[in-house]
Amino acid sequence: MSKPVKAAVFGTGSWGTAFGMVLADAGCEVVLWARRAGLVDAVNSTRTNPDYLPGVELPRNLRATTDPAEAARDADFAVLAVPSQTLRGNLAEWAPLLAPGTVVVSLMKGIELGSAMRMSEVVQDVAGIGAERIAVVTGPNLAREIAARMPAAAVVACTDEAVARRLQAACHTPYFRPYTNTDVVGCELGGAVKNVIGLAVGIADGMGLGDNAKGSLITRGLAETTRLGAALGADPLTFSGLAGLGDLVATCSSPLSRNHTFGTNLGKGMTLEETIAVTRQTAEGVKSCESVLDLARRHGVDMPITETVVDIVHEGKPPVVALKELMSRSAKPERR
Ligand SMILES: NC(=O)c1ccc[n+]([C@@H]2O[C@H](COP(=O)([O-])OP(=O)(O)OC[C@H]3O[C@@H](n4cnc5c(N)ncnc54)[C@H](O)[C@@H]3O)[C@@H](O)[C@H]2O)c1
Ligand SMILES: O=P(O)(O)OC[C@H](O)CO
Repeated sequence: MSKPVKAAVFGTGSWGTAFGMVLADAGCEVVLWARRAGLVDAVNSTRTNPDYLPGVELPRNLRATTDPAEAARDADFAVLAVPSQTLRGNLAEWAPLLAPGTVVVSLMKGIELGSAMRMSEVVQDVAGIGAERIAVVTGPNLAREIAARMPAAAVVACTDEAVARRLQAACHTPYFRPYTNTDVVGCELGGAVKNVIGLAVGIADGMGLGDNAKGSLITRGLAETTRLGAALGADPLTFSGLAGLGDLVATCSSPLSRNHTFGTNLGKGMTLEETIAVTRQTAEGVKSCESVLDLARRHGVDMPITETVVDIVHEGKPPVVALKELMSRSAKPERR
């Protein structure tokens, strides 16, 4: 009998835990790394993650540890599920623990502030490993629904298609259907920018602007994501797939989305401080709207919705004023 595939998941939050369940259900031996001993004890003794996925029973072939070396030992896959802005610091500690054959998998949907790097670029930079050993999982994957084993499709992307296929096999279950893609740039941009568009749609929903506004923001949001992708060498077709349109639809229509909910609270008139205070988990778009805009400016790409989100979230512009400005931009052809 062949040895089971071993996966280390660094980060025992919502998505790290839910994706760990997917890997375990697909037959992998899974070790979650968590910062807090209390959470590790709860996972190992009660088979639940009471902080992030209360009420969900975790599979038997999944356990937790606070020791990153124990998690990383003999891992075929090292899955990263921490907030995008902490990855660089976290990985500096973990990278020396990884075996030469371990494939690093990013679950994160953000762009680093300051460097404007995608997460796979941060991994390459910090761990010094080649693109063929770095994969990305993205798509319409709200953690709560996946943890309830509700059906979803996803994309596993790697420049080396054979590596993407190995990861696909390692996370394929009756309820989780991963497709491979070699367009890592497009897949990562789709995931990061949809969080920003999710904030915009949430703000519009909070203001009561209706479903036409929602449809318009999703579509024009996809247009500006595709423009940025084209400037960075992504395949434009990636954005009409799961990493682009698929994730936008899920995020922009679900109350489970932290970004959408964050935006809704702002649109209803909460201040930024009040909104942050009621947000318990990572809403990546709040920080990444600034780094996405930075990336766009570095490449001369116009991203008016992203710019509007930055104005509202970070410059304190009232949503009604921002809406008026967005609607009164000069008339343009749909495609340019
Ligand atoms: N939750 C989802 O539905 C979902 C789905 C797909 C992708 N993602 C992406 O996955 C990534 C992780 O999101 P999440 O939902 O698991 O977030 P989360 O807030 O639920 O969990 C984040 C985890 O990171 C840990 N963490 C926070 N700060 C840390 C630090 N400084 N050092 C080490 N660990 C730290 C937290 O303790 C927690 O375990 C994000 O980029 C998110 O966009 C989330
Ligand atoms: O809760 P959000 O807004 O971070 O979205 C979660 C996932 O990215 C949806 O695919």
